[in-house]
Amino acid sequence: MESLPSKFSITAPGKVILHGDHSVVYGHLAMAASLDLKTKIEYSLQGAAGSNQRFIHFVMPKIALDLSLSLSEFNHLLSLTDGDTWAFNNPQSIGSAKFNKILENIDSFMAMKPGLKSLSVQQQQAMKCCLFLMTAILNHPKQDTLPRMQPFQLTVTSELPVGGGAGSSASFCVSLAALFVVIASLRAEPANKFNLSDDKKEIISNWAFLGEKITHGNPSGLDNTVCTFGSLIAFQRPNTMEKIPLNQGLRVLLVDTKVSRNTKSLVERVARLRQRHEPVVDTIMKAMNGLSLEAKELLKQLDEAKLNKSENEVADLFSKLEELWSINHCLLQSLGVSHPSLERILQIAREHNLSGKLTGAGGGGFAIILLPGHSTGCNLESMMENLLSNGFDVRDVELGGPGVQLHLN
Ligand SMILES: Nc1ncnc2c1ncn2[C@@H]1O[C@H](COP(=O)(O)OP(=O)(O)OP(=O)(O)O)[C@@H](O)[C@H]1O
Ligand SMILES: C[C@@](O)(CCO)CC(=O)[O-]
Repeated sequence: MESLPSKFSITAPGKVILHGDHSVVYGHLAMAASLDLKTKIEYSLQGAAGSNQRFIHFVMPKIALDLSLSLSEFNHLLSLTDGDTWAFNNPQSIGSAKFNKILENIDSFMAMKPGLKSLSVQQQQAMKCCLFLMTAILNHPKQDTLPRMQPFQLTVTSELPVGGGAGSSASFCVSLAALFVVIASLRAEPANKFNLSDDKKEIISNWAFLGEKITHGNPSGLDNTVCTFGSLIAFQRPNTMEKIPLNQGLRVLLVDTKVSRNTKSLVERVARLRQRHEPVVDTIMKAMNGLSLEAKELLKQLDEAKLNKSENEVADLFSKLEELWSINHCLLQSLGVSHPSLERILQIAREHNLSGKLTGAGGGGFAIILLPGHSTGCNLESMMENLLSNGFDVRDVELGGPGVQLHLN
């Protein structure tokens, strides 16, 4: 019989989309990979046994949030779903009516509690996701028969910039969902294991998708899938997923424009363009699907060619992949989601014989530049200096690491 340790943490990576940004929303194939930059949630039990400290304490330095909720307030929030219960391992049973009902309850709760109603938009979104995932996952048909909730502190730190398009919200939702699924699983059945099995990851990804809906409105499901499972993923909505091995690694330069943007409004902008020019936009989306299909095969062949050390083949496959990235960026630009800062970055890359594209929703955020794993005429250091002197941040990152993880600390 396992019990919840008094301290543990969960990490989940950010993501970059290689192909399928926006078109994935319309059911086309996308390719995305996890980043080696992570969000971390630390859980620690609060108050000694018998103490009257009965609070859940939320600490999120990245968005300057530090507030507490009493366990009785939390139980009140749980009680609002009374008579309408579901099991923590069945997120699919939450249809849109239940989802909206839980959010309405949370909205009225937040509007009444002084510390919650004065939050910034960013803080409100974070608390709404947090309260949604907490109440929805810790809800249980037989709440009265479960062990009492213990007071705890939840501290969220992250290496990802918030609102930059590198999956900070998905990695935040995945870590939160994982934390509450681990707690709910042991509360519901002490014989359950304290782990993140593949079955639990499936459940976590589905909960995180619902959390993402709060911030994004109509997410494709790609971000929560990559941040949960890691690796390189071929994804098609609603939930077809194939893991592609990246045994030999894939490096990109992640370039931060420092221009903040809003994923939801960029997705809406593309939807409006599609309403006005449906056949044209659909043709662009289909072309993006073709890019994903070709890139999927190229990436598999590239990994194998690297393993076999076939230098000429690696160089040829790499240059084909670069062509696909350039075409993909132009198609995204034609949808109106590029930005002058992204164009400047890609121009600098071209001046150094490299190729890149915007990644995610666009409108600012990040560009990615494909880095050769073989010798080329490119002077990487001079390109990085050039990007830095133009005011951009650069990071050389490895793609395809592990997804959500549980750590005993
Ligand atoms: N480390 C964090 N701490 C607290 N809240 C966070 C954190 N990271 C993300 N969030 C929440 O997620 C929201 C950011 O979501 P948004 O979609 O704008 O950015 P993104 O995830 O970087 O972009 P994309 O989804 O396109 O990759 C923030 O407003 C905040 O509510
Ligand atoms: C723009 C988009 O394709 C990328 C968000 O990271 C939207 C989505 O997939 O939900």
